[in-house]
Parts: sequence; structure tokens; C-alpha cells
Amino acid sequence: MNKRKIGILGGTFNPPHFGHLIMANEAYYALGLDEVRFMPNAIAPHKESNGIDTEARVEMTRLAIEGQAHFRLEDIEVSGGGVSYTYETMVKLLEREPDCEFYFIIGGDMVESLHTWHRIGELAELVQFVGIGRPGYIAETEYPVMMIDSPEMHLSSTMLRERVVAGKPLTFFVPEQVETYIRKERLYGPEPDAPKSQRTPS
Ligand SMILES: Nc1ncnc2c1ncn2[C@@H]1O[C@H](COP(=O)(O)OP(=O)(O)OP(=O)(O)O)[C@@H](O)[C@H]1O
Ligand SMILES: O=C(O)c1ccc[n+]([C@@H]2O[C@H](COP(=O)([O-])O)[C@@H](O)[C@H]2O)c1
Repeated sequence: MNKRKIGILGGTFNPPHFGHLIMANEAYYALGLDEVRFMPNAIAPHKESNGIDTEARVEMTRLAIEGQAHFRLEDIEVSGGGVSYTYETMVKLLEREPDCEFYFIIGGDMVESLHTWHRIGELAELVQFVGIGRPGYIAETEYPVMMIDSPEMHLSSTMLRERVVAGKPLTFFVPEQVETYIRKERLYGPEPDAPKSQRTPS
């Protein structure tokens, strides 16, 4: 029997943005995957937390993929808690779903960092890494990565958090429902200035 082909896009998703959705979709079509799961981590192995709680990141991820039948939320890391080492997660997923083969989707920055990942030699035997180029990274590694030909996107969660701090809109950078949630919960900073057409003359 053919195994189901499952893409996994692991991330901190603080917040999720169109770069994430585009890379997942590019991998889905290029590799003929059955689905792509967006998998928020609990504690990121190599990243400073900036105080946004896990619940908010999970909710934003859920909202970002809402209505896309080929995308799902994978909550295995957030429900387990602790530092989310991909090797440990993939061992659990393969035990739970032995009828699946997993394609772990990463950006060029992560491709370059693979040699620092926990038990990377063993992890590379468990999953097929799929790489998407990212501006500023050459995306080279000694580990097997299938690179996908996709337009590079100059977009990051860091840039979006900075835009909120600077009072700029997130329109066309994140799905509308994600921006609505960020504004409602007042994540990252203040509301943007009102558009010029809505300002009252002083
Ligand atoms: N613009 C992009 N191009 C290619 N890959 C990306 C892009 N944005 C994110 N990724 C990849 O998506 C995955 C999850 O990324 P993450 O949630 O950390 O977002 P990020 O934009 O890199 O966040 P931050 O700016 O906070 O570091 C990682 O593998 C990352 O390399
Ligand atoms: O297992 C590791 O050592 C490891 C090191 C760095 C990143 N990862 C995973 O790679 C994914 C993207 O990481 P990040 O930091 O960009 O959110 C996410 O699922 C992380 O848990 C995993």
C-alpha cells in the first residue's frame, strides 16, 4: 500500500504570515503531498521567547490556515510542552502513524543550521527535508535536502512584529483574520495610524 505523504511545517509562528502559507503550498504542489500540517512548537530549540504565549501562537496558526482543506494544525509539540526537538517529535509521529512518510519543510536559514539540530543524523533518516530559499541565505548543508523552486519572499515574523511596533499595518502580509486577532489581543504593540482618508482634519 502506498504511504500517505505528509508535509510538516514546524515553526514558532509568532505570527504566522503569507511566507509560511506560500512555502507550504509550494511544497504541497511540487511534491504531490496529501496534506501539510502546520506544527507550532512549545519552546523553540534555538530561539529567544519574546513573551507571546503559546496559546496565542496556536490560535493565530489555526486562523491562518482556516478554510484550507489541505492544511491542518498539528498540536503534538504544544500539547507535550518543553523544548520541541524535531527528532523527538518525528519519532512520536512515526510511531503514531506508521502508514505515513513525512516531509519536513524548512526555509533557507534552517537549512544552513541543520548541523546544529538535536540528533540531526538520525532525524535525516526519519524525514525527507524540503527546503525553500530565503533571501540572505545560501541554504547549503551536508544533509540531504530537496530544494523546491519557489519565488523568494522577503518576509519574516520579526519584520511583522517590528511593523506593529512602528504603527504600520499588516495588511497583505498576514491573512486578515490573523491581523484582526493581533489587534484584538493587542499583541506586539499599538494599532496602526488610521488611513489618511479616515483622519479627522485638525
Ligand atoms: N520568507 C520565508 N522564506 C522561506 N522560509 C521561511 C520564510 N519565513 C519563514 N520561513 C521558514 O518557516 C519556518 C517557520 O519559521 P518561523 O515561524 O520561525 O518564522 P520566521 O519568519 O522565520 O520568524 P522570526 O522572524 O521570528 O525568526 C522556518 O523553517 C523558516 O525558515
Ligand atoms: O530539533 C532541533 O534541534 C531544532 C532546532 C531548530 C529548529 N527546529 C525546528 O525547526 C522549525 C523552525 O524553527 P523556528 O525556530 O524557525 O521556529 C521548528 O519546528 C523548530 O522546532 C528544530
